[in-house]
Parts: sequence; C-alpha cells; structure tokens
Amino acid sequence: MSSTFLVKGVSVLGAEPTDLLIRDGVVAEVGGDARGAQVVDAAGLVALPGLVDLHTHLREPGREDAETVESGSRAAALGGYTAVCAMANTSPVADTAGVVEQVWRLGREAGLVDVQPIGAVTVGLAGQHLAELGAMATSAAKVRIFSDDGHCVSDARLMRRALEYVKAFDGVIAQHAEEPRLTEGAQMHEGEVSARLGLTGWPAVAEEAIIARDALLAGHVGARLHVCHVSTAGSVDVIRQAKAAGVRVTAEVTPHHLLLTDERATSYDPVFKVNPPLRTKTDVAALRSALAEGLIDIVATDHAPHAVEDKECEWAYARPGMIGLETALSIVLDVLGPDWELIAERMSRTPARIAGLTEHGRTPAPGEPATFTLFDPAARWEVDPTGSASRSRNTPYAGMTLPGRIVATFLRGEPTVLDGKAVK
Ligand SMILES: NC(=O)N[C@@H](CC(=O)O)C(=O)O
Ligand SMILES: [Zn+2]
Ligand SMILES: [Zn+2]
Repeated sequence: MSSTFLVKGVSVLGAEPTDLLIRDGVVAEVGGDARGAQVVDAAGLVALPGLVDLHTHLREPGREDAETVESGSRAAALGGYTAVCAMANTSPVADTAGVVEQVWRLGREAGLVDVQPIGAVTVGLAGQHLAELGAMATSAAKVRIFSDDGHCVSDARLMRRALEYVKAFDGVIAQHAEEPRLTEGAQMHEGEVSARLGLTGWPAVAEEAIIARDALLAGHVGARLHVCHVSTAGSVDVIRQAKAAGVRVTAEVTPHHLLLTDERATSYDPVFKVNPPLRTKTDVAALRSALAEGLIDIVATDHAPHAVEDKECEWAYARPGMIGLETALSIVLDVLGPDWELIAERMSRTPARIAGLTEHGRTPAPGEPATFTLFDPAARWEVDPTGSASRSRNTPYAGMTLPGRIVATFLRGEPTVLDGKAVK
C-alpha cells in the first residue's frame, strides 16, 4: 500500500549529501532495494526532523471561517511541520474529553500533520473552576498539555491546584503570562512608542510578575510549567533564575517576537496587534540570545488566524494575533542563521519532548520514522497573504522577501508536501 521514495543527494542537518530510501513509513537501510521508488531530487536541500509546533490556534470548533483543523494542518505541513498542538480557546472551549477527542479526530481525518489537542485548565477559560483534566488526559486524545491561552490563569490557588493535578501524570501547564489587572485596556507595549501614540500600554512587568509567581509555584509543587510566548528581556532573567534554582520550567518564543518591534504600531495597521505585544529592540536582542543559549527552549508560532472583519478595522477593535505556520522556519533562519542542529533542537526535538510526542523530533536515519521536511536554504520568496493555505490573511510579513523554502514534508513515509505544494 505505502509508497516508496528515494530522496537523492540530501544533506541531513548540513552533513555530506546522501540518499534516503523511504519505505513502509520508515527510513530504510542504506543500499536497500530502490526499484519502483519515486525519486525526489534533493540536491542542495537540507533534511530536518519534522517541525513540531507547541502553540497553534486552529479555531475549530467554532470559527471555521478563520481556520479549520484541515486548513491549519495544510499551512503547518507547508511550513515543514509534522505535528502541532492545538490551543483550547475554541468555541466550545476544549475543556472536556468530548471536545479534545473531536479535534484529535479531525486532525486524523485531515491526515496532514499530527494534531495534538491542548486541554483548557479551567472550565470555559473562565478562571473559576478546574476543567476535567483527568478525563482529557485519559481520553483518546491523551492530553498532556493544559492551557487557558488567550487568558492567564491568574488565580494563584487555581494555578497551584492545576500544577498539583498534572504532576501525577507528568503533564504540563502552559501559561499565558499576563497579570490582568496590569493590562486592562492595553493596546500595545507600554513604553516610548505607546506614550507617543497615546495608546494604553501593556507593561513588561505584567508578564514578568506572573512568570516569577508561577516559577515559584511550580518549584513548590515540583510540577512542570511551560511559559507561552515569552516577550521581554526581564522574563528571560526570571526564567534564568528559575532554571538555576532547579524549577522544571520550559519557555517558548514566537518568530514575530524575534523579529518585529513596537515601532510597527506607528503604522496603526492592526496586523501588528498581538498578545503579548511586540516589544523593544532590547527585548528582541535578549530573546534572540536566550534562544541561542537554550534559556528559551523552543520556537512556537502562536499561529492565530482571524477573519477579515476582526482584523481589518480600527486598531482598538481588532483582535490580537498573527498567522505564522508557513513563515516560521524562514524567520528563524533569518534570525539564528543556518545552524541546522540548533534549529532542529529548538523547532523539533525539544518541542516534541515537551509535548511527549515520541514519534517526532527524530533525525531521518535508517530505522527511524520517515517524518521529516526538506528545506531549500538558498531559495528566497515573497510573502503573499492571498497565497497562504490558512483561511486567514493576517500575516505581518506581507510583501517581505524571506530566505529559505520548504520543498517537501513527509509524515510517516507519506508526503504531505511535494514540490512546495500540499499533496491533498
Ligand atoms: N496571541 C494572540 O494575540 N492571540 C491568540 C491568543 C493568545 O495566544 O494569547 C488568539 O487566540 O488569537
Ligand atoms: Zn497567549
Ligand atoms: Zn496563543
């Protein structure tokens, strides 16, 4: 049934060019029988383990006009991803076994990436009562990551109980760190630019205070904490201290926080409105070096599709968020340079480990699952929002020329992308 592929002349993570024979879902022994194989010319291409996104908004159920599990999966595969973790802020919220199983099943039906649902921490993301974490963990979706993303679990007692609960099955709480009392009415980063524009600011300390509190709680409980979309230099300092103290904390940064600053708000173009907001040059520099060093463990997209009417309006009324699955690897290449080991670590192996996705994050070699992506580092492309596989158009990179392009993606031996195009 399954097809055979011969990937010719590929450089696995920058090593000397070699051939990869793909059969029965795995990479076959070198020199194996390649008769009847479909040849993929991979001269000049780099093979990376399939990327894993720990933070994706797929919008189904509820906002299928903005994205579906299928359209988001297609955007992910085109971006080199083989697995995505779907955030719980859908409608209805993914706070029961029923909803997480629905999302998981839709992911299987689309068959383009592995869709691993994230469960909500609190019922309806309302921050009042713990959701049925155990039922979601033991469901067919086997949820291990829980998050109220979009909202902060701001009640310290609830956060403590959530950490205690997931510790029993080595789960993790992924926190959207935002002290709500410090961000009431916030429109952008609080600083020089917000003062100039007269927009209400979202101060860095609103993020840093929650990360510090949660690190102390996680250390006290002995449970795992993951910090979503870290955006400030001060957060990096807090995470450094927590890690030095032995707290089980991991952290992510988005491509947009690695590249863009709050100066973009001067355009008043709501495509640059996002949570947490774009910060300053100093923050961007601190995030880049923390990522290189490993203090920030991974890159996650926070792909946040929004319908036109929610984005193309006045800044104050626009929803926060940007799409990012198809551009993430190009932005990271631009920011980190062509260090393939580092990119594999931050975009595939470590996110796979945090999410417990053992079939992912493995370098293509004989005996390993054929779950990888082929990337052309020499290509350049112009971002065209209308060319996106996402149902939404809110990319902050429209018109920019980016380095590097995904040529093919394989999931367990089957191509999801070939010649830069989704196969279904
Ligand atoms: N990042 C955003 O600005 N928006 C996200 C929610 C979130 O990640 O906090 C969304 O769901 O649209
Ligand atoms: Zn968030
Ligand atoms: Zn998010």
